[in-house]
Amino acid sequence: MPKFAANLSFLFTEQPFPERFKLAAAAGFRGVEYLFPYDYPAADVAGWLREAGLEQVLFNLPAGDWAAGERGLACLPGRQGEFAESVERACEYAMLLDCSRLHCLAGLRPPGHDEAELEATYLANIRFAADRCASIGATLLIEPINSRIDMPGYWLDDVKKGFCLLDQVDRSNVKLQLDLYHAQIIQGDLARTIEANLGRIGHIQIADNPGRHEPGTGEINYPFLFNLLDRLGYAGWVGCEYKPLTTTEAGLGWRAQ
Ligand SMILES: O=C(O)C(=O)[C@H](O)CO
Ligand SMILES: [Mg+2]
Repeated sequence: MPKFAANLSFLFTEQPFPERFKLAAAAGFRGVEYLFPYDYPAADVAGWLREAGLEQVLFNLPAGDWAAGERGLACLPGRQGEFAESVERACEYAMLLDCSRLHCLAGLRPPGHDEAELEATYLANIRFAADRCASIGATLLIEPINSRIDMPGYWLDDVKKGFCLLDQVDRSNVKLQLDLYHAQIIQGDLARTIEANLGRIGHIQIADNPGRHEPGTGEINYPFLFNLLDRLGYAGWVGCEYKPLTTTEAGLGWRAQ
């Protein structure tokens, strides 16, 4: 089986954020990820990781005004200054948390700008972020997210477009974050997509479809895909970014299958 990381924005939400680290460790996870650490001092988060004996696997760059509905800054013309600040803040936390993967959300398609302008803005921002990440030994991840169900208007909403952007960015420390739940909604063909692009995939996330619940609750054949990842020698992490159908603990049985 691959290495699984608990996503603490989705799992163990029965308890406040600081408590989730030890619950994840007690449930057998060795790594954690979550959306954002910025509500807490990095020294506190580092302490929770240390006490639980966990590796910090991944978190996101600040993504604009999340509560107001923003979902990243990278494709937004006119927001480059704020984007640069978000890169700096993420890198500060990454150094203190010893985290070598950062995910950069692309943003929602803004009205009044053509595709060429959004793409040029995105590519320049991602190259800038990649170079700063390289200076701390980190990989920058970009993730296709479905815009049909979960994030209407999201700019990077196609898996092929994600790989095409990687080619254009042309930085060895930028990789694709393949969220198999989103990829299933966007296009399916999951096994072939993994097999054809393994070297360009820097992180994987899982949830079943429909419902975004734990593996085994929907149409995705996760035992088959986990075997495939083992057979292909995928050495990265698989983030459990799903909404437990009932409780987190009750929904962990799929790992033993
Ligand atoms: O929504 C997802 O699938 C993610 O992985 C992000 O981090 C953004 O919400
Ligand atoms: Mg995801």
